[in-house]
Amino acid sequence: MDNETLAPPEPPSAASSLTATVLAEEADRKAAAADRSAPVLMPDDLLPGVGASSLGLRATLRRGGWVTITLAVLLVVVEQLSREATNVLGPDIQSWFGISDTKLIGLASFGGLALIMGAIPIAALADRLPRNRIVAVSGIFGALSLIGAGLAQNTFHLFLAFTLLGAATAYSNPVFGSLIADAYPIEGRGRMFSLHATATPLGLALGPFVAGTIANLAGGPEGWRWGYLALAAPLAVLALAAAFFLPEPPRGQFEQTAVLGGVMEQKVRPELPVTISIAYQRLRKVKTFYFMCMGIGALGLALITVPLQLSLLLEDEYGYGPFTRGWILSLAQIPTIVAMFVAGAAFDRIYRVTPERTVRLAGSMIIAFGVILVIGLQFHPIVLLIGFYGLACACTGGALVVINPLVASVAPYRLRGQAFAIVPVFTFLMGGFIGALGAGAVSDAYGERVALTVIVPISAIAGGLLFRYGARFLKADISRAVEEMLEERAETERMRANPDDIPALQVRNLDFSYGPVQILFDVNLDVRRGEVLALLGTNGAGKSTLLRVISGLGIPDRGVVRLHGQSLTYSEAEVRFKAGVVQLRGGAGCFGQLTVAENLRAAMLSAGLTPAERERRTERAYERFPALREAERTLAGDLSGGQQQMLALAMTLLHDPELLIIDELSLGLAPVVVQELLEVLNGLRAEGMTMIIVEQSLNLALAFADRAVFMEKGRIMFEGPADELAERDDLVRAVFLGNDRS
Ligand SMILES: Nc1ncnc2c1ncn2[C@@H]1O[C@H](COP(=O)(O)OP(=O)(O)OP(=O)(O)O)[C@@H](O)[C@H]1O
Repeated sequence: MDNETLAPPEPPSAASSLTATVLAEEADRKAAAADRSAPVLMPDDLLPGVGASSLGLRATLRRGGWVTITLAVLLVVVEQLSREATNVLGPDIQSWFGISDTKLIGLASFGGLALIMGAIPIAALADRLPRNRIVAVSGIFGALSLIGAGLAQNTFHLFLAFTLLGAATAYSNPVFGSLIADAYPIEGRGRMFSLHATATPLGLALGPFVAGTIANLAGGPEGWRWGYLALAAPLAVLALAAAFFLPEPPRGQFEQTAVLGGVMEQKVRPELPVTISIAYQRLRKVKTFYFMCMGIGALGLALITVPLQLSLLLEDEYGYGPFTRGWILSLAQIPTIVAMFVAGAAFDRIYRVTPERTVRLAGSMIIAFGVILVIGLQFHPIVLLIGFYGLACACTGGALVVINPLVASVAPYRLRGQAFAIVPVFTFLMGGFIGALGAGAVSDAYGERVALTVIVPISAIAGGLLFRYGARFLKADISRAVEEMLEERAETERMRANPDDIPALQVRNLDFSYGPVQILFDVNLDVRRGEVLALLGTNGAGKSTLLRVISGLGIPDRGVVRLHGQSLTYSEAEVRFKAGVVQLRGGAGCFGQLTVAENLRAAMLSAGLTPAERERRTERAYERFPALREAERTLAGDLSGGQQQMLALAMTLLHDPELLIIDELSLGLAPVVVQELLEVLNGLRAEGMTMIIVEQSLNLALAFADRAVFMEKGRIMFEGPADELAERDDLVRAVFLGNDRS
């Protein structure tokens, strides 16, 4: 740079033109990035729930019915009671079985782990199967596990019962989260979620009382058994009530009604299943959700640490026993319950006007929690300490209540259950685990007050700021869900109108990023049945990336991929492969250490074919490639490059692809070999095989393909008949000359 300013002007050299190219490239990249930070924003009146008129609590209940919310609350209370039973009855269980504190806590923690981790697979089921059945089945298992705990003869029985109880109650958050979102209109969701949320502190407050009373009434050293047995009956009754009376509302019905004016009819072809890992990858791309999860993870440090450290503080500094500690901490929950109601109502009021403010407010309340608690910790009189603690809890209570309706707003409605299941994982695993260990170490060295004064503000401020940052993405996230719904309806209608004209492959509105770098921008393309499409473009244009997204190796930020009208967007690569999306890669497509015959057998290993079918397909491969039959016993590594590519193609064809994707067929191969391969591909074309071919050799691609798509910098610049592209000198030259088209 300095040289440039000091040196006298010179005629442009190769170096300076290179610099100019690099700078121009960088400017383009920045422009593209700026483009990305201005995502598709729908007008407010298209965002579900925004701009709507207010809906009273009674009207909300009239529209959604009483059953869902009543069962949700009662089940949470009973499940919470059964968890609390272990805390209260712990000492009796210990003396009956003669086990240590550590062993009892260990047994109970397995239940906690099953509760958090079990939620993820159950939520995946809840996003596909009828949720009312999941509630009923889980309730029955919960009742059985309570009976098991009541009748336990040894600690192994207890371990089984607690773990089963954890797993059987894991459904609650995701299943009811998703059910409440679908049962009650968006305008009243905040209040419905707050009703549901207050059931937990209610159960917490009632738990010790109920379990203690039952055990006392039963009396004797085995009185604790009745604490569990007596709770099994209400749980079983509620499970049966769910089986018969809990409605199963259509998923996303209110969003669809708000955007489309009604619930979409059954699809022409149902979607392929979405697996847990893909759902997670998809949800990660919902930025508001991502930042809320990160925020809750940071806050988890404090959420898990505070109750335990505070209890230790009450014991060490004030000398309170378990009973006094118990009621003091329960009393501090009362402001939380009030705050939950207030926050639910405030959410409904604010969301209608400025939805993103609800996320910012939740962030501010989280920060307020940290500030208030730290101020409280500076006071020694117990009334002040607990008063501030109660106020601080009210702030987090209010913030946490708002998270559920927000998750319902931003998560695609088909993945809502899984979104609800992921949030607690962040709280407990990310924040809780690290927080508990760190806080223990600090409090051992400097005492509980210092530990809390250090950890709480860091965790609350980080958590709150992450929420506030995430707020800016809310409208874009909801807009994307709306866009998907509109596109899906338009496409469903089009397919209904022309059932014979459904493209083999459709790519719609596709954006894709590697981490923060966006590579594909609003890519749209169709491949008709039996058509050969050449995908061309400059180096780094995003061709291979597009193929990765089509074959399921990358999950898009936005957009849809369909095979024969069926959405594949969120299916694993393996599911797509089974559905017929098969890719032949240039180069390493076969196993060098195996013979040709073994390679062919290996390719069919996981295809689940009968031996006769395997035989038939192998025979067909040899007919297509006689050279391979001759080299049947030769190691693939000893074949020439061309023969290896032939073997890779034969292995690919064994799967009878619906869509054959070929990336760089001719790379590094002699022209004669390429000619031979082309003959096979021409044969496939004559059989009606649909193909996408990415090819460096433009002549080859254009000679072979029916249609061509030309990409540059992640966008489609041309789409049309292959011979028309051949006439576009500007584009053709770009392929040969890289990005320098001046
Ligand atoms: N795994 C990855 N992580 C980050 N960036 C990547 C990754 N793979 C590719 N890219 C970048 O994405 C852009 C598009 O790459 P891609 O390989 O899709 O282009 P292409 O059109 O197939 O190019 P070529 O013809 O050179 O193979 C490039 O800028 C590349 O550097």
